[in-house]
Amino acid sequence: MTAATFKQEASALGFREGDYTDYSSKTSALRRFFAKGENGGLELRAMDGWRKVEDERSLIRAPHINARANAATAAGRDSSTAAGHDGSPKFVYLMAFFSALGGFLFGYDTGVVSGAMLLLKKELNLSALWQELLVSSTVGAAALAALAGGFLNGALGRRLCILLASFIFSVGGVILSLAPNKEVLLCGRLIVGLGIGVASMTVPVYIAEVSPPHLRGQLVTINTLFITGGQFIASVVDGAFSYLNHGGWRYMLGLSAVPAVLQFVGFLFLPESPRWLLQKGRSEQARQVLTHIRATENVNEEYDSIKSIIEEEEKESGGGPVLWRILTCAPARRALIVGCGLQMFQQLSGINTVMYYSATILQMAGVRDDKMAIWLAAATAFTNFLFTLVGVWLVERAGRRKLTLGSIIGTAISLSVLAVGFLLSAQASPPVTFHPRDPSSLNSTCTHYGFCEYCMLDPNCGFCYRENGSTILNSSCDPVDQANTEEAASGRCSNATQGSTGAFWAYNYCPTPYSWIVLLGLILYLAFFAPGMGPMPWTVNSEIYPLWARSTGNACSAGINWICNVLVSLTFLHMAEFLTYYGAFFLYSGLALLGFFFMLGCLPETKGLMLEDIETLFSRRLCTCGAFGGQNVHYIRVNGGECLSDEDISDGE
Ligand SMILES: O[C@H]1[C@H](O)[C@@H](O)[C@H](O)[C@@H](O)[C@H]1O
Repeated sequence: MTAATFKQEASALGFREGDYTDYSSKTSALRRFFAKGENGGLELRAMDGWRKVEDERSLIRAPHINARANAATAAGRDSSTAAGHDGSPKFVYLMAFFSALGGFLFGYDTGVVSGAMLLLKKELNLSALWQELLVSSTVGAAALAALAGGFLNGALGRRLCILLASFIFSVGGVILSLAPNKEVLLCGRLIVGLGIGVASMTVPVYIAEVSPPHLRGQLVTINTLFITGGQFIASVVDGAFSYLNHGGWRYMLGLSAVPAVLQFVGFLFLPESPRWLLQKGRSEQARQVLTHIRATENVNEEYDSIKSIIEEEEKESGGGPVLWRILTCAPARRALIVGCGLQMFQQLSGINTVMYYSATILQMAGVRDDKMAIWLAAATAFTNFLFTLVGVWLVERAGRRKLTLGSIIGTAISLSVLAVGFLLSAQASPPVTFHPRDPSSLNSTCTHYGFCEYCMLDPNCGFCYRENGSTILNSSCDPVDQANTEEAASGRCSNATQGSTGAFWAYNYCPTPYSWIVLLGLILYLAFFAPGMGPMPWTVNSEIYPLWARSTGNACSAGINWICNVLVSLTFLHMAEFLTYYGAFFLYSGLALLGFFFMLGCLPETKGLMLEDIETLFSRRLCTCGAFGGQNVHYIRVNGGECLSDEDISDGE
């Protein structure tokens, strides 16, 4: 195409010269975008990497394009109004609420088990292996179900999948609360894991597909708010029922059936995603749903643009299994890499380790009462929840990219602060000065350690000491009571934390003057992680795939999240043994930094765009996709999303 034809075409589309800039005449592979720049001027952009567009097609779609150009004149509200979404969003909020109950159950069921385990191991006399099984079976089942959820989502639709997940949650909750033995408990935990996996990948997709563009980020982020809310409520329930020595765990585990039934009943009355209906050719139903959820009859523009783009995408995405089509279609492949990368770095930056070990960290910081541990975990979960709320507020203001980048760099720094705190604590580790003559202690490995640091890293030992002001006196390394790590198996610390001997029992930590640095690191970590790296991987994944690839893309990335979750939780204790605590946290910090550079290069801004336009953000080389972020520019698709073979792309990855 020559510059002259380009100008001619632009004027046919209603653009005057001066309205557009940045025309490049590299004609072999052109794709054009109309964009609204920050200064308010319309820009007609030519971009590499796409076949030349067919003139008639763009002309035919000109009125629609102009409407979309107007719709995108500014971020947020304007775009929704111009695109005909001027109805009340109340119904969408209701849909988001009932969907996000799935997030709540995800948080509740993963969070509640630590408190339940304290009671279960005593009541059912569980070995370490069984404890491990009951905790990780759920996460393992979630990983498998998330991967399978892609197929279910495409075949059954989002609504049926959510109904299925809430049904599974309800059944799982009932089984757990009535379980007569550990084998049935394991079945219950596996069933609940299946529910978590399906819900974790379906809910964000459903919310994204029913939301208007200007609210989408916020509504999907509410799902993560519900996850952290579920984790917080779980820790409060754990605290409340921990005083019930018999059967407290039945309430803890069984209570999840309540929100599950609520969600099931709610979803009987909620509609299917209009995008999925359109994809299945149920156009009339799709239009009705859209009219209903936008609370206006004026949905023609939105309906037409979704429909035409879905049709184009369907034609152009080729045949074969969806995963294969994603891998061979450059923009979808890039989206998948970004989506999986986000989920992987979310877990590799250690959120679940930090949450799990928060009670220990707080004990190090001077909170000595072991009975308080469960409430300390609640305080951490609450902080996580509170800062996720900040994310809900920021996501449509700062945008996904800035929020993620700010969050991950802050997370990397806080992990280093945590590591420095652990390092200084290790260096100031008090020596063992008292060697008890108790025969059972003499046989244990604990007597070999000369410093608290080494004693604490051995899971079989704990540190027993007295205090005079800030001076540690009469300290010994004693074997832990395997049934109750809150006390030593024998000796001065064997009865309770602070027995009649006036001695303190430190399991998993050492008394140290640097604990405030560790505490500072923990607070900073949650403040940075929760608004961005907590919710954005879920939010961005719900947006970046074209419809034909959305279920499979989300299934893969959610699967990666769960697999990395298992990996990090299973390896932490071994890592702490080999690398020490500070080594482990420096490693997480390094991984978070790596994540920062990955996102700096690859993560585009998706704020305010229609889902159908987002694929175009991945039209360039992967490491330059991030360049689409940061500028307040909205790209409007002129032609359908061709999926080019790699040879067609002048600037492949
Ligand atoms: O986004 C969530 C959230 O940040 C949770 O606190 C965490 O436990 C999950 O693993 C994560 O996926």
